[in-house]
Amino acid sequence: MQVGAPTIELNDGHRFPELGLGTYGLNGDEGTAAVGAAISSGYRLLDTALNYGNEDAVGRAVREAEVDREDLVVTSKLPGRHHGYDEAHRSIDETLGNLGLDRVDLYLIHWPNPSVGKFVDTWKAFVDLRDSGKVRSIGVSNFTPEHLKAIIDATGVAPAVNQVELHPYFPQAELRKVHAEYGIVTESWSPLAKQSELLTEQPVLDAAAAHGVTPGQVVLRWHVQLGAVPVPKSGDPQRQRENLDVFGFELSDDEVRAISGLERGRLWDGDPDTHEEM
Ligand SMILES: NC(=O)C1=CN([C@@H]2O[C@H](COP(=O)(O)OP(=O)(O)OC[C@H]3O[C@@H](n4cnc5c(N)ncnc54)[C@H](OP(=O)(O)O)[C@@H]3O)[C@@H](O)[C@H]2O)C=CC1
Ligand SMILES: O=C(O)C(=O)[C@@H](O)[C@H](O)C(=O)CO
Repeated sequence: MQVGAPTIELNDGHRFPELGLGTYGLNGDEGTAAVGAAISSGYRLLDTALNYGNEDAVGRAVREAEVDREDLVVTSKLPGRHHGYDEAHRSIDETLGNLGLDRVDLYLIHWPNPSVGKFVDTWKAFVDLRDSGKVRSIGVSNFTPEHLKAIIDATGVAPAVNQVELHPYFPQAELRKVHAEYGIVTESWSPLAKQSELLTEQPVLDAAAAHGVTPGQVVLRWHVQLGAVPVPKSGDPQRQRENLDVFGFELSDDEVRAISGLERGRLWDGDPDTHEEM
């Protein structure tokens, strides 16, 4: 079984695992145990956010892990209510305090909140934070090509990552092309299209049977072969191990095309031009 995920290089030169653990809903002692189990199984990328209310649980798992801190990539996200240059400098200190760590490895602007009009100022703060040592890599989440152009035109600095809703119902081909032009890594949130019927769709079942793997593994392998980094959430150690074990087989081009053919659009109301989270 593959132990850990291979890594890719971000546009800032840092290495980044090709698959990570989503932690939304993993809170308290149970959350710490679930994240700790994932680290023990080989996960090296952990995805949290100030708004998840679990940075304390995730940070405790990181501190207690029998894995060198340098080998772990901890992602957190700045909430919409902390947009602004000075506010962002305060927000990272709140996140670091919650985590109990002295560095966030990837810091993301959680949502652009365009009506607030401060995501460019926030990005300017992120560029300074990257030079402060508190943050290793900087990125964004839920940004459209227009939002990306605005922050790159203003600072000359492209995000290392844009974390967006991405799964076979919503493959985001056009956005992934824009990311490739800017050298931005695409990260997939809700990569399993949580609690939908995705894992029972015929192209997924057919590929699972052909490769002797589970439907979840087929979907996560699909992300990897698109060049996207999925962060599936699971609180179950067996499903965590299953989700990580997707680097020992390869889908055919026809299988990838058939799975991408399930496209039908966003599953939730997460259009970044209108959906805002504070
Ligand atoms: N930046 C953003 O705006 C957003 C970021 N995110 C991030 O993305 C992460 C993942 O997205 P999320 O919305 O949690 O949903 P996912 O698409 O990762 O699905 C998670 C659900 O699928 C179940 N599951 C996990 N593995 C399997 C499997 N192999 N087979 C069957 N079921 C499985 C989990 O149950 P169980 O735990 O019991 O295994 C859970 O109910 C979040 O945790 C968060 O970190 C999510 C939404 C928005
Ligand atoms: O999970 C996240 O990062 C979010 O932005 C959430 O608010 C998301 O929209 C959600 O509802 C949980 O999946």
